Amino acid sequence: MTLRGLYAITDTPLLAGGKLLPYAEAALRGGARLLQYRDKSGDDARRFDEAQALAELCRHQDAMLIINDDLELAARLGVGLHLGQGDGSLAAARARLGGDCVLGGTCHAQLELAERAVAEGASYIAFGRFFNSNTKPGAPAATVELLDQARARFDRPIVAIGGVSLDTAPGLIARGASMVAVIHALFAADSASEVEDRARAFAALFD
Ligand SMILES: Cc1ncc(COP(=O)(O)OP(=O)(O)O)c(N)n1
Ligand SMILES: Cc1ncsc1CCOP(=O)(O)O
Ligand SMILES: [Mg+2]
Repeated sequence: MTLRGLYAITDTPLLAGGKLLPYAEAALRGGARLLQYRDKSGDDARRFDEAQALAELCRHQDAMLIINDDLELAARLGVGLHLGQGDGSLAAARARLGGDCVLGGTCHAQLELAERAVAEGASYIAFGRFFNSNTKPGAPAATVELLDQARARFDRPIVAIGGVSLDTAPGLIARGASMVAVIHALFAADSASEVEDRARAFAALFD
């Protein structure tokens, strides 16, 4: 699968009250290519059920589900995985999940972290936050100049995350982001149809 386009990331508090599946489905209908299940609760049974339902949605829309933080859950479902610094070894995850699965790594604003992620088998490298983030305001800040450097140095797809909106995404794409990862500007919406419209607008930025 080509790793380019909108990368939608779920947020459990934001999608509480029965919004997770309809809003995720709307994002996929609008054109999200990757969908990350990001749930920080320790409720393993609910997490499995929700991730399984999201995997099914992704299959129908020819998109890819990525699990955040949790190698075991990704392995159980046979889907992709995103790991941050402190979430475990990318090399171990690659060995466990096999060569075909999509594996992503957080590199904050450091090319050295990307160097290591690539060496350990990451399918994509993620930088950010690039702008003020509603979801993770304390994440380390990155500058757009970093994208120029990353693009020159790595042949892996680059994900830009953090405060990405329809206003800020074009600049990131112009500087070399292959994907934009979005939570708030996609899912903080009043209806599923609004999410679909926003996803379609993000996806169109890659045409
Ligand atoms: C695509 C993508 N990029 C970065 C992150 C952040 O991962 P991490 O630093 O581990 O922080 P949490 O998301 O786990 O809070 C991500 N999830 N996805
Ligand atoms: C998980 C994460 N890592 C860096 S910023 C961020 C949150 C992105 O969410 P938003 O799109 O709402 O800024
Ligand atoms: Mg993490």
